[in-house]
Amino acid sequence: MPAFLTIVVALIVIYASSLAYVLLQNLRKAKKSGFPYIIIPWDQDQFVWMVMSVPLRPWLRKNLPKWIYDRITLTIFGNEFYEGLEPYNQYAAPQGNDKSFALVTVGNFEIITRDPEIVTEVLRRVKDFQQVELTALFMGKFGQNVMTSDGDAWTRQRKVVASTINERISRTVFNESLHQTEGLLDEVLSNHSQGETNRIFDMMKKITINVISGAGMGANVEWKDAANEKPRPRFKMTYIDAVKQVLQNVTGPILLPKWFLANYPSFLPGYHNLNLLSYAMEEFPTHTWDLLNRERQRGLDAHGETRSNIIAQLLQANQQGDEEKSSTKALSDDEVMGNLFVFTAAGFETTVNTLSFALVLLCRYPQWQEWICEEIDHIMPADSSQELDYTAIFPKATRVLVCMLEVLRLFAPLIRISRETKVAQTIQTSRGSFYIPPKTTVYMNTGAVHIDPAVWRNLNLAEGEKKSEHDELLFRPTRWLNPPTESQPIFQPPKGSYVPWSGGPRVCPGQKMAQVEFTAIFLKLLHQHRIEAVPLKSASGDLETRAQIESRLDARMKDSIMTPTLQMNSIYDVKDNQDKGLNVRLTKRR
Ligand code: HEM
Repeated sequence: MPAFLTIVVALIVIYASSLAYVLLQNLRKAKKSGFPYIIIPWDQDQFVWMVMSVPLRPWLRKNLPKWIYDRITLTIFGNEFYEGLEPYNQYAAPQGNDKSFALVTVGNFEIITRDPEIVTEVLRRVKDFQQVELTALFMGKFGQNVMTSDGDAWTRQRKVVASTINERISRTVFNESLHQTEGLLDEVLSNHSQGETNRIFDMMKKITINVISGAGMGANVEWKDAANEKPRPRFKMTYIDAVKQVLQNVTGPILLPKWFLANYPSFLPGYHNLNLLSYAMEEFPTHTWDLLNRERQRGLDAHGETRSNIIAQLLQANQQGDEEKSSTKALSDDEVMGNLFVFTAAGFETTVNTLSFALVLLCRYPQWQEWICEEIDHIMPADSSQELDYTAIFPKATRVLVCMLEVLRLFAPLIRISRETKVAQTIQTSRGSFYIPPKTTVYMNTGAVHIDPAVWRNLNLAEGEKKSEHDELLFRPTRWLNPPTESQPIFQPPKGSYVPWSGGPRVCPGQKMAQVEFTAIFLKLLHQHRIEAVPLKSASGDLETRAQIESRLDARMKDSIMTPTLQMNSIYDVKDNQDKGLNVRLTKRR
């Protein structure tokens, strides 16, 4: 054999042996862990696979033999949305535990769980189960922050962040969301009693960005003005445009180095986006510092009177941290910038996608829309010009809130929550004790947790509602309403059974803010209008039947992808005459 060939063969043998060694190591770990396990001789951590497998999934499903696809899908990011409880029933249950399993691959050792006891423990023990390193790569781009840190640095930042998003912010978010939704209604209806748009999801994005800007950064923007605003001298972009550009790229291109973005050739695809991103990356921090300094000056001018926006509350909380005993409690400049960025980024896609799924669901199930309108008519003044008071209205909007809880149960934006161990851990549960080796990633499968029949099936059936063998998969907001005999009007899920906002000490600090925003938007939208999907016309001119509209909307929701939050394909960035978005009609109802 020629020497060259010998070297090639030797390299292949060495490579194959190293993979076999990792596989055997992982098998040993799986056996010791006490979890059921699945062997998949594949490296799920290869960068190319991680990126390409998500869009390739439908093709793989169609073309691979089922026994291969059923395994390989478990290595694809976001498989949780498509596979439901199937992997647990198919692989874990026959091994005696249908709640968790370990993945034995040639990559990292992983445990995947829908066990509420394990979910609770992992989320509670923040020192034992830490943030995965990938989070820092994406979310730490503008500075370290509460989401990218662990240990003492996290405790210190979390204290400041938690006191920043308070009830004053909720009131501002409520008012700003109402105001922005009014802008949307004016645009779609333009003084008529009916109006149509296929850009309703883009409008939800616009509301969310404008609310973040106004209630978050104290930079209020009017619905109509946003398009006409010019960049300030020395800037290429307005603050809103810079935020938009950064947020749209936060889960991918934002990782690219600045020099690459700035020098990306104009003849290659994606130039326009990357070119704008290079300006946005440069200008977003400058804009944010300007807003911060402006707010600081306003505080000085007002002799310490703080305004009700996040930036002002953060400055105040940071100040208090300074005064308490040691200066180490306050945030560094880098952390201030990092946390202001994370408030913007963490709350954006999550909130927008929840709003978008809710809109489609309310068009799909007009009966639930009617049910919400019934409550709205009861709690809202008939006169739409009357000012709405957050403290008076928000607590009464129970049906809108449970509608959001139900949307998040079926379409949680973060369908998996990940943690890593640095050193070995054990977890005691009613099923026994489990060993988690060092450097293990634990994936908590929110999607599967939320459809556990033992918790959700036929829960709180109202009068006239029938039992169903797949009720947990249905959109039925009444499951959240306890009978009047219970002390709590809204169902409190058992620990670890409902985690769209995560849980434990690291639970999302923006939970209330998102609830207030969602409620205000739907209160305003449905106060005097109803929303429906416009029927499509076939080639022969026939209008879609109701059944056809329903299957189209079901297909719309099913056609979703993790980006890394769960979102429907092709619903955003709609230009005129494009087959994107969803054509909806708003009609005055009173
Ligand atoms: C429907 C809307 C939202 C959902 C479903 C959601 C969900 C989540 C989840 C699951 C986590 C935990 C992530 C992990 O640990 O891996 C989280 C963390 C976080 N969220 Fe939210 N979020 C929402 C809105 C918001 C908003 C509006 C804000 C800010 C204003 C926000 C700020 C944060 C921050 C700062 C963290 C990190 C907390 C920490 O690590 O201590 N979120 N969110």
